[in-house]
Amino acid sequence: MTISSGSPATFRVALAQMRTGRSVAANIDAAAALVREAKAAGADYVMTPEMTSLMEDDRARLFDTVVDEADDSALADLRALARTFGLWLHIGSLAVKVSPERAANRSFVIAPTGDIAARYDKIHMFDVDLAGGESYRESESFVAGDAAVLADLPWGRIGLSICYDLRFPALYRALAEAGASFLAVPAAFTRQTGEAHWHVLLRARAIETGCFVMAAAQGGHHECGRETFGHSLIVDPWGRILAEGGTTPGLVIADIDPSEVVMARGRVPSLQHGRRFSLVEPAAEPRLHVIGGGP
Ligand SMILES: O=C(O)CNC(=O)[C@H](CS)NC(=O)CCC(=O)C(=O)O
Repeated sequence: MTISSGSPATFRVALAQMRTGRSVAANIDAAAALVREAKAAGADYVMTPEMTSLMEDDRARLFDTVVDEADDSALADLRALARTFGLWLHIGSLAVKVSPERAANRSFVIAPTGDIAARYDKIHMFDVDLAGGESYRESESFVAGDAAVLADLPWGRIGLSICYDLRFPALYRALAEAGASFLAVPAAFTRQTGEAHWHVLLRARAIETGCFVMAAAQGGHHECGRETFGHSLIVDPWGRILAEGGTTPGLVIADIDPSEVVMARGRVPSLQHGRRFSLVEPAAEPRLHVIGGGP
């Protein structure tokens, strides 16, 4: 939970907000243009949203396009991009075929050498029925991951997550307890849930963990018919919004000072105050319910 001494003091984060469509080539071109622009703006670390290379709700069309990781030319292109521009490139996710019937929703942290420093498979599947008949069954096409993953950046440790994972705070608590100073939440939030929950959930995760939270988003009306919320967000460990996007593609940039992690946790050390407790279930006869494990 400490920032290793000798780390460069600050670094510049650029979130690449996208509106991914049905053409992988066009989507990778769009990502490449944003990475080029981020480099020109002095970015050290660039994050793209969930489903960077393809946004496809039709299962048959999805499986006509997805390939094994080893055969994915989009991933090869993105690795080359990180190397060419000499920056950390965090791909929010790609759909990676892992069986004839299923894909993984997989993040890649790519080092400036082009090497893959970390992979993370989205753990929580978005199987929900929203108002107005909007419905998702992510688990019909994707297999859930079962491992929480961290990566070491030159500025500190980053904990990985994707989109719907944001609703499961125990994951972020575990990542922070494992030494994360930064939490990544690349996303494709729906417009209706984003309007209601996006900012408050991201700010809560930052406040609870004393981490910077960085969330590159999909935004707008996509070719597949879906509408996403946008509003890519960078939040500091005190819960303040440092930079925010709208609904159109483009960069959201902020300078990150890792020492603010130490400061925020110094003021409110809730990460160290987590306490085990027993659960007292309601008794048959009404009485006072006491929740907590004593002093
Ligand atoms: O299916 C794909 O192509 C890519 N995956 C997604 O877009 C996923 C699953 S449908 N979306 C979310 O997790 C949104 C979560 C959300 O909006 C919320 O938690 O409110």
